[in-house]
Amino acid sequence: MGGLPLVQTLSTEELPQVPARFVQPLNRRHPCHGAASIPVIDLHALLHPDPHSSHIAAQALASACEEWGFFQIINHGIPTSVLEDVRKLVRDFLDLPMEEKLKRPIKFEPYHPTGYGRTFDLSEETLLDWVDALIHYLSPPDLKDPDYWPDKPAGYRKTVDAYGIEVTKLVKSLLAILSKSLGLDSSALTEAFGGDASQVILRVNHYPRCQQPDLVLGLRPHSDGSAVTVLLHDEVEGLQVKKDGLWWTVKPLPNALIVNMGDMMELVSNGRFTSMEHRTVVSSEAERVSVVVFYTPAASAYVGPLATKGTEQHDAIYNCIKYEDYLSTYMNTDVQGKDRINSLLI
Ligand SMILES: O=C(O)CCC(=O)C(=O)O
Ligand SMILES: [Fe+2]
Repeated sequence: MGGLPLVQTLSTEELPQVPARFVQPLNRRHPCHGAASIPVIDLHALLHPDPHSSHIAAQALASACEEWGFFQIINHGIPTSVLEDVRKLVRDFLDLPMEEKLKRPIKFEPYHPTGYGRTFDLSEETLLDWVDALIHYLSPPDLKDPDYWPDKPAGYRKTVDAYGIEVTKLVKSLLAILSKSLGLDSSALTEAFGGDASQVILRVNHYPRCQQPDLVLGLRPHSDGSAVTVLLHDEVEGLQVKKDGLWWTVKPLPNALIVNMGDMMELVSNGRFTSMEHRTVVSSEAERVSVVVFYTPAASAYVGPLATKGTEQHDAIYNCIKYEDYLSTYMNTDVQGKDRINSLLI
């Protein structure tokens, strides 16, 4: 951990100056341009029994994945009470004493870091993000080590497990529709990501208040290494998306989930669906918590362009990669925007 306390502790110490390793150089402090009008997608409409209606909705979904790579999903079928329970249990976990939370510190095995603490703390020189994280697997069963899930607060494991199952179902519905948009069988994308061996990972991002919010970032600019990411927010703004070279703030809709395409979707779709660069900013007034589910390929899956139809390029523009290797590079290099997925460009 490089000797520095976690961000929550730094935040309560009311230091006159944030530690130097959190200070972003001036050339990385790009201002935000305004509100992002990311599309709103209605799952009811996508699953409508009338083929004409569902086709129009599917076209809107595909356009959202092409233009923004981000959308907010409404009528997603996950009851509001479940979203509220997850938010509350996560909040209760974060309110536990630090010693309790650190009973399961971040460990780096087998494929993805899991536990509670700081991520991307690769050397004494790397810049740090103003965030503490709780990470654990939701699936597959052999990686979902229940001992690595918080055992407090009571009810956390049961509720978060049920939420993970719901989110996975939602992702699979979206993947079936997007497969067809790519001109493939509805099961093509889930199969490409390894079917039941796909890895589903939960990451709670805790962004405590910061005395000098303009000097730091909650999360540095990055694209996700996942196939699809689903984010449950707490209605506090902070997520920003980069489009046309400018940064835009996402205005979270109450009870909508924010979905984005990860690098693996950009890869399989041969660049048609965009894994958009995003970052988070923090505030001196309100802390912020997001609960993120990454639906990612199986560690053993070889992922490469499946479909070139509908893309500008008729030949594959990316190399194929074993997902385990992608993840290992992703976790062990200092993230800079989209550099990892771009490194697969042929
Ligand atoms: O907290 C957020 O709004 C974004 C989180 C995120 O980008 C991530 O965990 O990869
Ligand atoms: Fe992200």
